[in-house]
Amino acid sequence: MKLISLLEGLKYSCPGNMDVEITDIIFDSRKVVKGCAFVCLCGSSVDSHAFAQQAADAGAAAIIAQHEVEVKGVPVVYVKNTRYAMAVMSAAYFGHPADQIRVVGITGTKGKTTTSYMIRSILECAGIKTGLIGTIGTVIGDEVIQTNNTTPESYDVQRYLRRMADSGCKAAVIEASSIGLKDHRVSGFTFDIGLFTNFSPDHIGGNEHKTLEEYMQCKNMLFKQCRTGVINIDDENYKGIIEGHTCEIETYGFREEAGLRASGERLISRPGYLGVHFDLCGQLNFGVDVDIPGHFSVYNALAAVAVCRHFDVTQQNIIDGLNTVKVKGRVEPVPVPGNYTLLIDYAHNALSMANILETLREYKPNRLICMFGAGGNRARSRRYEMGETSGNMADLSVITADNSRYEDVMDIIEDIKVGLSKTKGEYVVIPDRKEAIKYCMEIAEDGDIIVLAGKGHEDYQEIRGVKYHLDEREVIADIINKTI
Ligand SMILES: CC(=O)N[C@H]1[C@@H](OP(=O)(O)OP(=O)(O)OC[C@H]2O[C@@H](n3ccc(=O)[nH]c3=O)[C@H](O)[C@@H]2O)O[C@H](CO)[C@@H](O)[C@@H]1O[C@H](C)C(=O)N[C@@H](C)C(=O)N[C@H](CCC(=O)O)C(=O)O
Ligand SMILES: Nc1ncnc2c1ncn2[C@@H]1O[C@H](COP(=O)(O)OP(=O)(O)OP(=O)(O)O)[C@@H](O)[C@H]1O
Repeated sequence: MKLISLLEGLKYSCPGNMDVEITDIIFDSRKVVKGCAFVCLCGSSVDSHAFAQQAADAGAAAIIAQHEVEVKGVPVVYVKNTRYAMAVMSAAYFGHPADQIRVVGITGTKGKTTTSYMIRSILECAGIKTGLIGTIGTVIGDEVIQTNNTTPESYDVQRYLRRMADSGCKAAVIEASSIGLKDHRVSGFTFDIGLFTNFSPDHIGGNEHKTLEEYMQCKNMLFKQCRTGVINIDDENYKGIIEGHTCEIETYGFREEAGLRASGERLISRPGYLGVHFDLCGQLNFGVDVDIPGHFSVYNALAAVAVCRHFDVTQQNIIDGLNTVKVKGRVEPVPVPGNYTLLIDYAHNALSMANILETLREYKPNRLICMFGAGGNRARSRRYEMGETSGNMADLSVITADNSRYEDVMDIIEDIKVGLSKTKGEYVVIPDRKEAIKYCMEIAEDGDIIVLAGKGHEDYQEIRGVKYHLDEREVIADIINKTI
């Protein structure tokens, strides 16, 4: 493809030859291929403008830059923002796949992954093949591609959308993280639908957002880049999220003013199964059962229905989709022989832990048991807080290892104990995670709910730079089969 065609729609200046043929778009100088356009990005640790000449020497046919670079032999295209330019160029390079399938973007502090799976479940019940891009990876048919980020770089987003369109997907759901929006990973196309789940303080500091205001402004970007915005109006921050929107707005929630409402919420529980029933009213009127527990599942399901009603789906498709949805590692029940409930959840900070424990308490368990650890080389405050939360909210805390990374697991556990000791909560320490799971299953009584918190969909444990295979589902099966 000619350089000039890739740049269509962008403002740029380039004194060099724009007729040059481009073979690929590359944003890592170590991966340059002959004839590519090398896009210089200002990262959190590296400004790759410094590698422009190196990229040209390695065969790049053009350099895309946002500030002055010294390069000889190839044209340099100057743009205002290279991340935005990369998104526009990638969309063109992959033949604008978002024009061929309907793309839904989800933003919000919590519920993105779960809601994306609910949408997919409903659409697939209606025979609409649907791809996903999000925290658990990119899903195209039966294939799950592991990705580093919730929202991958724009080049990868466009590459995956192209693969989805080519493999017969008619829809794609993308988790648009606030950092992803800020870094233009999902720029260069218009979403059919943008969905807002909720907003609470998170992702502030470090390499993430500078302030809460910036965090909100980034979420707000989605509603200037979609045709229809579907908004949770029960969230007190929704006005800030849609400020300056350019899309049609639709609403959902429990409030009377919401276009699609929920009412008649009722928890459903039996050993090994926790769910919730509610009635849809307003734009649609019928009852649904959701296979994931808790009040927040009503919100996620309502959001999913509010999106799916824009597709060719029947009432039965919605009922079936919500009644069979499974999300790996999100309040995921694992079948066990006893009369108790064993769940795997991704909660790995105090806020998520409080959410999940509060939700599970509503099911009135005999005992609520929480097994958890905490990540190494991350804020120590998180460990104190998690210890205190579990101590206050669970009947028994089982403290174990998570991804201890380069720290000693016992040091991390000592920090968790500091938080726990502020409470009257009972606890035991079992540093080996497999042994801790076994312990939980051995002491389980009828009616108990046990949550294995922290690992969620992950199938590894990271210790001293090595990722060891550890899939909690396999561990549980081995315990049941008495092989460990
Ligand atoms: C802070 C941040 O956003 N980092 C992301 C970023 O890496 P970076 O900024 O550290 O990159 P860098 O090392 O400074 O390099 C900058 C550029 O120079 C290039 N480079 C570098 C070295 C070299 O020799 N040559 C060269 O060309 C790099 O390829 C890159 O293009 O670009 C990488 C490649 O796309 C991302 O994987 C990485 O995400 C890291 C893993 C991360 O933790 N990001 C978080 C903040 C994030 O994005 N989170 C959100 C939200 C998650 C949620 O909602 O929970 C997400 O969407 O995942
Ligand atoms: N709508 C919601 N409101 C509050 N908490 C929720 C909601 N949905 C899910 N949760 C809780 O948050 C956890 C993470 O949910 P999910 O992965 O769907 O959110 P996410 O937005 O993708 O989060 P992350 O960005 O951390 O991956 C769940 O395991 C559950 O405990």
